[in-house]
Order: sequence, then C-alpha cells, then structure tokens
Amino acid sequence: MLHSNLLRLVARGGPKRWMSTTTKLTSVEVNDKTGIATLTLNRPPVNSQNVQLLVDLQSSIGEIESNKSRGLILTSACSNVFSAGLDILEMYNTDEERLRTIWTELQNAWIALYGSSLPTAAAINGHAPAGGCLLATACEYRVMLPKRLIGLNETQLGIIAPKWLMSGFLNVLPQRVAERALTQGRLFTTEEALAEGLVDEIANTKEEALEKCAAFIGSFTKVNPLARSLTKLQFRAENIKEFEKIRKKDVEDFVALASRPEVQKGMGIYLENLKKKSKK
Ligand SMILES: CC/C=C\C/C=C\C/C=C\CCC/C=C/C(=O)SCCNC(=O)CCNC(=O)[C@H](O)C(C)(C)COP(=O)(O)OP(=O)(O)OC[C@H]1O[C@@H](n2cnc3c(N)ncnc32)[C@H](O)[C@@H]1OP(=O)(O)O
Repeated sequence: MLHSNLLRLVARGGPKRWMSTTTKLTSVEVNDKTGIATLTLNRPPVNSQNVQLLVDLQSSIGEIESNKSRGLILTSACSNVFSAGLDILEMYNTDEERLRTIWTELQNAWIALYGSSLPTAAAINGHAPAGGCLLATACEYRVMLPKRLIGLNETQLGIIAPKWLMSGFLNVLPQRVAERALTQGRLFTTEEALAEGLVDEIANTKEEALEKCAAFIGSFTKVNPLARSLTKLQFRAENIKEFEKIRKKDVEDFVALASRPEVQKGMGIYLENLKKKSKK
C-alpha cells in the first residue's frame, strides 16, 4: 500500500501540497450520437482555478483530442458560476515556487484550449469574471445564461492582465470596446456581452446552452476537419507565437508581482470582502 502510494508520488514528480486530492476536478462526457465531448469544470462552489483544476482541465482537453471527438463544449457543474477565475486563496500567503506553478499551469491550460485544433464552444451557465472569461474567450463560440456577468476585471483588482491573456477577448471585441472594457475592468451583463459580440447567443437554461453549442460545432459537419483546424490556427498563430516568445518571462513577472507585499495585502482584503459578502 505504502509502496504503491510512493510510486504514485514519484510518478507525479514528488509530493505537492496543492495537489493533495486525487479526485478529478473536471469530467468528460462524449455524446455517442454527435461525437461531441462536454468538458465540465467541477470545483464547487465557484470553480476557482487552483493548480489541480488547471492540470485536470489540460488532461481532459488532451483526452478529448485523442479520443477523436468532433468538438469540445466547456461548461460548469456549479449552478450559478462558470468560473470565478484564479483561486485567490491559493495565491495568498504562499511561496514563490507555488506562484510559479499556478501561473505556469494557467498558461498551459489556456494554450491547450486556445490552440486546440478541435471546434470549441463555451456553455457559460454562470458568472465568468477574469480567469473565467479567459477560458470562455479561448473557445470559438459562447452561449451564456441571462443576467450573469463576464469580463476581464483585473484593473478593478489593481492588477494587469498580460497581453496573451487578452488574446481571446481581443479576437471577439473591436479594439476600442476591448480597450475601454479592460481599462475600466468592466464586467458585462449577458445582455451587454451579446450586444458587443463578447457572447454569441443567450440561452435560458444550461441544457439549451449545451444544445446551441452543439449546433455551432455541428455547423462544421460538411467542412474538411483538417482544412478547418488549419484555418482556425492560422487566425490564432500570431497570438500563439507572441505568447511562446514571452511565456517564461511572463511567469517570472507574475511571481514578482504577486509576491509584492502590497499585492498580497490587496489579495487579503479582497478575500475578506468576498467572504463578508458571501455571509450576508
Ligand atoms: C485579487 C487578486 C489579486 C492579485 C493577483 C496578483 C497578480 C495577478 C496578475 C495578473 C492576473 C490576471 C489573471 C487572472 C486573475 C484572476 O482570475 S484573479 C480572480 C478574479 N476573480 C474575481 O474577482 C471573482 C471573485 N468572485 C466573485 O465575484 C463571486 O464569487 C462570483 C460572482 C464569481 C460568484 O458569486 P456568488 O455565487 O455569490 O459566490 P460567493 O461570492 O458567495 O463565493 C462563494 C465562495 O467562493 C469564494 N470565492 C469566490 N471567488 C473566489 C476566487 N476567485 N478565489 C477563491 N475563492 C473565491 C468566496 O470567498 C466564498 O467563500 P466562502 O465565504 O463560502 O468561504
């Protein structure tokens, strides 16, 4: 027993505090009829993105790509939240090595989704601030439930979203709208997001959102898959190239920023306020 546990730890590259649980935080379900895979984020209450969720997300994307699914729909098992973005608790009061791992896995998860050759869609069945918006805008199509919020609110938190993190956002919004939204740290309501083009459709239920995403993926049935994916990747190649150039430095920039005492203090205050709000 001890021996097999040890072997498992060695296989994972040694014990890691923030990867202590072995239960997967994502699940994949492939529809037999359509061949479309639904990838569900399942870290209640708000799918905040800790290292394990980000690693599991990458592994699920890999699984979907290798099982020859026709497309990928990203959604959430939480009733009112798609994803609350990075897990602030994991970034708070921690060491540099852990911050490095968090950011590296965020980068890895983003590039796995943004650079996927499969058709991708997000069924946004709840709020999607910051890192939640990042995942949604890495997909090619977005369907969102009414009266939820989506956007990159980093400046409201006193932090800066690096260029690669804005890529998906900039792909779907006109430069002028994106610049204003990012500098304001604006969260769009679903209805505003639809009007600006940040989401493509509104659905009244999660099931309806999944159906609309499946219909989007189904629209490629008669298109040659290789021609489709190469065309998609041509559109994304410039952003991917820029990202690859700076990805190592970007990790170090994040570690330096997130470990600054005033940033750590800000995180603490933000967490306290979140907790106060949730107790009301
Ligand atoms: C503040 C960060 C500061 C510094 C980071 C430093 C450097 C970073 C540099 C660049 C980074 C840019 C890239 C991306 C960044 C991010 O993603 S940061 C995270 C930003 N996320 C948010 O601002 C969202 C915060 N959450 C909410 O607004 C709301 O929770 C919600 C609208 C998503 C959902 O609302 P409700 O359904 O009402 O749920 P509650 O608010 O009651 O929350 C339930 C429970 O969950 C805890 N929680 C919520 N969000 C997070 C989170 N992101 N991380 C950790 N924990 C979170 C909340 O405190 C409640 O906990 P309990 O009180 O029940 O224990």
